[in-house]
Amino acid sequence: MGVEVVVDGLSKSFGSQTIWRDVTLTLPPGEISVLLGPSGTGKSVFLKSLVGLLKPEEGKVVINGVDICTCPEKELYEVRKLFGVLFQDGALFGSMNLFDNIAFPLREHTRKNESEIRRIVLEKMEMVGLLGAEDKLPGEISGGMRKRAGLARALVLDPEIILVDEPDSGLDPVRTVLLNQLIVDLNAQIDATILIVTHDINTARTVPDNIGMLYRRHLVMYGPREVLLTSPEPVVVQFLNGRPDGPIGMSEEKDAGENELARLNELSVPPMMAQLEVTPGMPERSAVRRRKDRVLRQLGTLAPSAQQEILKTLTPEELALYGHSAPATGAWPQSGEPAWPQQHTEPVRPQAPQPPAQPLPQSEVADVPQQVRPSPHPRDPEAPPWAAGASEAEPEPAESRRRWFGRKRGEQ
Ligand SMILES: Nc1ncnc2c1ncn2[C@@H]1O[C@H](COP(=O)(O)OP(=O)(O)OP(=O)(O)O)[C@@H](O)[C@H]1O
Repeated sequence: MGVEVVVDGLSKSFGSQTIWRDVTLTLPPGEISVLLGPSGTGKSVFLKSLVGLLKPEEGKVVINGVDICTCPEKELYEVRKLFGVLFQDGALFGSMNLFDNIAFPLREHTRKNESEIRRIVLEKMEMVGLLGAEDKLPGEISGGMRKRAGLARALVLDPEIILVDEPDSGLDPVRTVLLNQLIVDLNAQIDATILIVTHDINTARTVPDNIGMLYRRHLVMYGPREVLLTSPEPVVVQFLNGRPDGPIGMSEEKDAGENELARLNELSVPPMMAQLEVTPGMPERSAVRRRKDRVLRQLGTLAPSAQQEILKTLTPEELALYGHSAPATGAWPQSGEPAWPQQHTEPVRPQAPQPPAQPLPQSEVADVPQQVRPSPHPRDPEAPPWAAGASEAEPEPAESRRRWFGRKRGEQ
């Protein structure tokens, strides 16, 4: 499972220019989070601070008990091994073919022999659907393939935390959805903690478990996707809907001031979109179940609209298990039917025979309200293809990922 990243009171400036102040958030282990924000709000600076490439003046970034802002170089070097980073353009070496590009971190940071390196590189290339392109140079392939090559390179050291800087930049909408699907499938396969920086509204609305937004040198909001996607906060509504009307202007100087913000008419919040499911044939995302437990523990602290959306993701059986009643709106499905499968929230599969619920670790039991219990695992191996569209448009990567998984499971 990926590791937790705890950011506490982080502030970063360059000279007299404050980039952001007092940023506090936790990336839960194995979950996918997205960081949004208008251009120049310091999203890339935040990613670089997480991996220790930039040093914030105040605050902490704690990973596996180590504060990477203050720890000695040697410890930072060790913590960095947990990361895989996909830069905007893939950051490939133009003179090296894809195989050598992807092998680079293994040759630099490990003592593996060439046959082991070859096995790992080909495995990762197959995961991202690039098998057969080993000899191509970065200049000979499309932008989408370069991103996938960058992702394969980010994966070779088996990272527990993956940072992705604008996966959508330079890609058409279909390739963007395909790359998003690949990231969701990878998360299902390796359960790494993932943070994506993006401007893409569709990515923000369909990929993450959690969303954060930087604006005017602050983290204006961070939390479960349902919180931001139902928030009436003008800056969040404007950004998530790509609207010209609202507090965000063409440049920071044109952004609305605090007083103006209060006077803006409330922008309407559109219905939530479904979260991307893993491609059929892939394992389920373990993070989904852990997140359910986590979010239901804090349910009472969230806005009512977010609570409603979270409850809609539960099956009747899960509602009973967690001690909640059905959400107020909408018709309740018959027993055995999936609850709320329409476009509002995460699709829920029909119920498979339930294994017994796992007990929570003792350390967690203390802060769990009485009615909250871990969910059963509702994955049905025969489940219908909920998320078909994206993989059909470019079947090869999905197909190769399925084959990769088959082999992992010992199938032919
Ligand atoms: N090494 C640096 N030295 C000085 N200023 C920097 C440095 N890196 C970034 N900045 C400044 O920090 C600010 C935020 O930059 P950053 O690239 O993080 O923004 P962003 O939100 O990722 O923008 P975009 O969405 O356009 O990529 C910018 O004003 C940039 O000029």
